[in-house]
Amino acid sequence: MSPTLRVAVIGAGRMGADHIQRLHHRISGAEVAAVVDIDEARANAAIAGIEGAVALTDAQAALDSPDVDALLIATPGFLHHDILLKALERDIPILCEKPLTPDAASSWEIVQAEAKLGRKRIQVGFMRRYDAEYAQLRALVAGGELGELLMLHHQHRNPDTPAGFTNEMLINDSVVHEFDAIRFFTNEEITSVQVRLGKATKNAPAGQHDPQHVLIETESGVLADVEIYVNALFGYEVATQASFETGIVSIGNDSGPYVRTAGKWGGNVTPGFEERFGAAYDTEIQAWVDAAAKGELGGPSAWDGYATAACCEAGVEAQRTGQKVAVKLNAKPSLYS
Ligand SMILES: NC(=O)c1ccc[n+]([C@@H]2O[C@H](COP(=O)([O-])OP(=O)(O)OC[C@H]3O[C@@H](n4cnc5c(N)ncnc54)[C@H](O)[C@@H]3O)[C@@H](O)[C@H]2O)c1
Ligand SMILES: O[C@H]1[C@H](O)[C@@H](O)[C@H](O)[C@@H](O)[C@H]1O
Repeated sequence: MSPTLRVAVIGAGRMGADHIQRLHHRISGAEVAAVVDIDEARANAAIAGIEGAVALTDAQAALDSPDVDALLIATPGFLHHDILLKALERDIPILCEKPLTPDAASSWEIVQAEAKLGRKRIQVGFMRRYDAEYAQLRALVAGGELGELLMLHHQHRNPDTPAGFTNEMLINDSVVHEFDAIRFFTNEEITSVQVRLGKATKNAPAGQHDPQHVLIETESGVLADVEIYVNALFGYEVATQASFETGIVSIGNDSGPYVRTAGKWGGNVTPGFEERFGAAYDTEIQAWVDAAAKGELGGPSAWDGYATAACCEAGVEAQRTGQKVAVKLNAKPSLYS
């Protein structure tokens, strides 16, 4: 491997394009070697101004290239499984955007393939773990200075959804972050998921019931609830309030400048995840590049991707049946202990 990590980015859509700019301008120790997109014009546009980068339309060409020594996967989730297996065969570092895969069985195949390889090659794009406030809340839970953590209340609000965003994707694409955050804060697995469908907005596309209320339990009995509301129109908001025995902790509240002018007071609402988590994405990708240079990845693992996929599967069943659904996990391979 050359001293500079030569990264192929697969998928140059909203997230991939953002990561390409990040790798090119802000991340040290890495460069964009190739961009792959089935949309050739998009791949070409994404490499504009990046000297030495090539635009490709087939992920296999990047995997076969001797000029590529790492992969950043930012295609839609249902395409991750096949690319991941091929990249594991090449035994190169991989940053895979969430979800690892959209269901537990296919995620488990990835875990098994990596466990067979015997070293961690996959980091999953759960960037919130790299947000300063998320890390602080986890440290408060672990430190115990506020007593035991009892409950978590999560709000996950998006302004709108892209075309093709299904009812299941409220769970698989959005609540998947909350499943990971709850596992991260508590350092426990999630044991059950229930979804309640109440009054719905008329502003959601056909087929989506929005918002939804997701109720979650962890191994020690911490209760968490998530309001997932993906056509909230007003802006982007991802926040958590944690109830401890001796205190309440809130993270993720907009804290920009508070302005009074022209007879009004207030501030700006965060427009989207790029602004809300921009610094976390930078830290996430830099941590991945630094770890890749040392040989073994840390960060959210394929096991975390699998465990959250199992939560999503329970969540989608709960969405359909209205029942509380147990989360079933296979035994954790020693690679992840
Ligand atoms: N971590 C986060 O906060 C975050 C935010 C947004 C998206 N994501 C994840 O990133 C991934 C991409 O999401 P997005 O919003 O950028 O989607 P997008 O639809 O904007 O982009 C996907 C891109 O993949 C390309 N593509 C499709 N099939 C391909 C193939 N076979 N080979 C190569 N390219 C192909 C499309 O042409 C498109 O350019 C998803 O897994 C999504 O869940 C994560
Ligand atoms: O793909 C996006 C992304 O993962 C965002 O971080 C999340 O807030 C959105 O709900 C989801 O649709």
